[in-house]
Amino acid sequence: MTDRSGKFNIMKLVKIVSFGLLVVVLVCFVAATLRTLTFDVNSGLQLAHWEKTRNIASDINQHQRKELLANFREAIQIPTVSTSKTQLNITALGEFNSLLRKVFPTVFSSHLVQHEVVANYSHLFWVPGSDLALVPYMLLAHIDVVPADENDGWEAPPFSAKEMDGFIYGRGTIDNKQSVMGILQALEYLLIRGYSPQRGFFIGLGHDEEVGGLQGAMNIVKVLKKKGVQLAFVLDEGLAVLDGVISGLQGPAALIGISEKGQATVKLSVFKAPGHSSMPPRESSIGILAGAVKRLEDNPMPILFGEGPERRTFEHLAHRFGLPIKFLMSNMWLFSPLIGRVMERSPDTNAFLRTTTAVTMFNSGVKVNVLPSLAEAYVNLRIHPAQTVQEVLEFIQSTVGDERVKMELVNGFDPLPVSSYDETSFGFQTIKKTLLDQFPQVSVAPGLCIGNTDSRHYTDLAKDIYRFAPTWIKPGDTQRFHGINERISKKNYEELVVFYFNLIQNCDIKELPSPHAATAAVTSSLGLLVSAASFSNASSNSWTPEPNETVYFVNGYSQSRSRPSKPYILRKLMDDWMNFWRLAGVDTMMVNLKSYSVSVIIILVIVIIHWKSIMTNRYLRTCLFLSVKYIETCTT
Ligand SMILES: CCCCCCCCCCCCCCCCCC(=O)N[C@@H](Cc1ccccc1)C(=O)O
Repeated sequence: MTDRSGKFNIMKLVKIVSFGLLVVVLVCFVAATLRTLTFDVNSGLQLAHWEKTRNIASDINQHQRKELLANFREAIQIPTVSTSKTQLNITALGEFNSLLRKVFPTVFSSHLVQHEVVANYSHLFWVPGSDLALVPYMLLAHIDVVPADENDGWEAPPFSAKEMDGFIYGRGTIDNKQSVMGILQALEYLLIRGYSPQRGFFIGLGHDEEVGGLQGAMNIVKVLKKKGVQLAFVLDEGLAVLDGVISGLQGPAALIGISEKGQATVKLSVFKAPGHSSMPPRESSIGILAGAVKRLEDNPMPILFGEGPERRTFEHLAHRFGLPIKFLMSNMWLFSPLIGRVMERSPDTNAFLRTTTAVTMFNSGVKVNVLPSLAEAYVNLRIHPAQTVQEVLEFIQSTVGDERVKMELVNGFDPLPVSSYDETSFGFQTIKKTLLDQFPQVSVAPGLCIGNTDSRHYTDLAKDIYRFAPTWIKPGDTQRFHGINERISKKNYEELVVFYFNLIQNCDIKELPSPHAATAAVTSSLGLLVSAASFSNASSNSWTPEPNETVYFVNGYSQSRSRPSKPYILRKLMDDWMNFWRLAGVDTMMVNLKSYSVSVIIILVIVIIHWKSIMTNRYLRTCLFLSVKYIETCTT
């Protein structure tokens, strides 16, 4: 009897547990589907009413096209290589200084620009604005490059700037002479065309970024601190436009770095008494150290995907993935471990998930028949924003787990603060607007910069630091950073010049439009429809607005106001009507609804079929109640 009732109880328990699990899975599925359906973090200022700042059109004629390319190629041909803190090619840096003066004569002679050489080879430019109330911003780039050896497999010599199939090959083409030359070329053209800024700005060009920026960037910061400068934002190198790099993503993505990983360099060393190689001990200093290094490689740091700003990247891009990835990306709360497992398979995506461990130097031994006394290895770690230098050191110590291996922190810094990227963020939104005007097909998202930049020295001067240049990175290009066959397309270099040209003008905006102004814009333009006093040409994608006119920014397309003309009234009516719904977020919901209607219908059918049993079962009733509550929260 007892036996039977015991069996019965176990069966009942198994039933309840499995039923409970089923309910949990069902609730998660319903919640995830609903979130996918409603999830879109991209509303921002897309419909906002932007103050007009771009009065000078950025068109480039045939002569300028040749000129800017020739300037860029000359810059690539100068081998401004930084090998270590004490090994900089100062001859090349001096030559680069002369090149800048030669190719940008207006920048160096304009009364609007003040210039200062810092630490012998770095450059600081200051272009004061006419409106002193506007807080200045700063553009950064670096002149130096990492070493390059032609014999490593370069298709063209690394300092030849050879042109092949529409690309310029050479060290520094994407890291980072494209920005150095792009920024100054843009300023040169702006000044030639009579531009004078309303908002002042600085340009800082470091000469030793590749070895830490301790001379260039740090001294520029000192100069600025002395002057009491505070910056609205800083824009430095870092992330890029990724085209076809993130698998499953529809269209290119511009990732603007809002933070960068921390870094630590750790020296591991093993000391043993030297001796004759004919009488070796069971374990040598090299063997012990090799074991420690192997353990570090076999035990990577934990996946922290979703715990840093990389989470925001995928949330912003979720709507641009097809099913089923969209479902996963919209529900990081549920799927981040799964996404992490997939992403860790490739080194460039793995870098976003965790603190990476790279053994970069290993030294030991002096002679073939002498047992080495000392074996040393250097480990370079790039620290995920959810960890600190201290935590990383503790992890290494416990993974090595051998007291004979001494550990020493050579240098290190924690991950950098996260800059703002919401709709009130001046720097982020101005960069975004400039980008979307130029590349309407691109999705813009905040990102984590996995390498380090000079901008990390600027944290006392600016709360908001962004790491981005519109360099287009296609599959296979990530290996070109510090690797072989570094290159940029001629078209892309021109685009960079245009980007900085437009960005500098866009920064003249006094303040960001309020997102609520969008409502006003829609309402007022609806009003305008009645009077037919004003309207925009929605189909026009290229524009040269009149001075002082108002520019609208709708989903990346700029629209200029012009005199009313009857054939467009209907289109304007339709636009305003669509904008109204877009503003309410209804259009994205409708699009999502279409793609998810099948799963929603299936769920509804299941609920209707099982309505009676659901209502008579306490657990199912609670489950349904919770789902309805969840929908309520989502929709409100
Ligand atoms: C979400 C999926 C993304 C897929 C891959 C995206 C890759 C995007 C390109 C990444 C390139 C990162 C380059 C950033 C610039 C780094 C510049 C640099 O090399 N800096 C040095 C600075 C340094 C710092 C401290 C000591 C010595 C040197 C660096 O080593 O980080």
